[in-house]
Amino acid sequence: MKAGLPAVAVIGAGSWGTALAALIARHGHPTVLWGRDADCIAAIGQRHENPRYLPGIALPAALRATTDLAAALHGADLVLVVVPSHAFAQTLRALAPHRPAHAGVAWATKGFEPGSGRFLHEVAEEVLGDGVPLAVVTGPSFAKEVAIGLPTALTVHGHDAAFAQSVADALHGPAFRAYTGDDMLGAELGGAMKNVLAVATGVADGMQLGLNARAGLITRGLNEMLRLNHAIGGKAETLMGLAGLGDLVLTCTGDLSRNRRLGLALGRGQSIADAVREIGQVVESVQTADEVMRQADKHGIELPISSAVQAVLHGEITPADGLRQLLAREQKPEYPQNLFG
Ligand SMILES: NC(=O)C1=CN([C@@H]2O[C@H](COP(=O)(O)OP(=O)(O)OC[C@H]3O[C@@H](n4cnc5c(N)ncnc54)[C@H](OP(=O)(O)O)[C@@H]3O)[C@@H](O)[C@H]2O)C=CC1
Ligand SMILES: O=C(CO)COP(=O)(O)O
Repeated sequence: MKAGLPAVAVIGAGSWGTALAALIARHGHPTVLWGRDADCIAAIGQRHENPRYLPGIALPAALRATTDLAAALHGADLVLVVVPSHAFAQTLRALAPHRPAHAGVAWATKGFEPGSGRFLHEVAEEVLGDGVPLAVVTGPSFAKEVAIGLPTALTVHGHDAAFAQSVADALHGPAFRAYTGDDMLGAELGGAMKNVLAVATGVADGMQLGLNARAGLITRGLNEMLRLNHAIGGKAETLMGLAGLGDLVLTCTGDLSRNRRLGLALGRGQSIADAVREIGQVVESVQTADEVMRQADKHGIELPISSAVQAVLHGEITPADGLRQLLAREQKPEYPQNLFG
């Protein structure tokens, strides 16, 4: 531990929370990881390993772990929430009474609030109230690669520049580049939408449609991200950077992606229930597809690939029907007006 570095509480001990906590602890910050699974937390404390989510990967001995939320937050200067999107609001409500008054709250969760479609920064503003510095951590980053120290770049967006910088400082290190930005809308949209589009490329690869189809889906998927982002008021450069294109490419092509693996399984004819059970970790697209289409409908934006993924995930059409639908669309200019429409 290095004297004077901010103390960090990481809330959520799945694969990503554990990897980020290990990264920050290796950088010398006093770091506590909170999780709800007592066996897992005991293993992290005693064997320095998360056997459920990152088996076989050595965690730093300095990383502390607890199931006691109040204890995890005691003395924290910075809180990093890394639970799935469906648990985001309830986790913020649980931690709010224990948050030290000066501690800002960042999250590395990707998705929307299921059911309402609210952006996570909207949920955080409502639950935590005004005046709490907030930031979102996002970008192309498989937990396993970060946990074993492979080079990674991601981005931290927040309206409070000093807080976003302090989060980036905690993450930045010899094998980890953390950039900053001020576009929470665009950053959250990119991280959520790429999960839906990864299902599409997974389905195509599962159906053995070839590399041309994959590249076409990634490019037209980026176009869907840019159009919806423009409508909600996000910045185009955010989606052309790590939070958009970077994460889209990673998740659409890397077999470590759970969302891509769901698509692969569906493309090979497996049922959604079996595929999700086999993956055994959070697969955000299952809920995010509905929330992306809710946003698209609200803003009157057509998103053919995301819409087909939603219909496949609901079992309304087969992957083959989805392919037929996309290929039967009318021929048109690649950009009818500009990059966004
Ligand atoms: N894994 C990755 O590479 C990356 C993940 N992310 C994002 O990070 C978020 C977390 O994903 P990830 O860590 O991968 O997921 P995992 O499936 O690896 O772990 C999920 C974690 O969340 C916990 N959890 C589930 N439900 C609740 C709840 N209701 N209250 C409290 N904790 C809960 C689980 O606890 P338990 O074991 O007790 O069920 C587990 O610790 C997601 O939004 C994901 O998109 C972002 C970038 C990279
Ligand atoms: O967000 C991720 C990589 O940036 C992880 O993707 P999956 O959730 O699809 O595994």
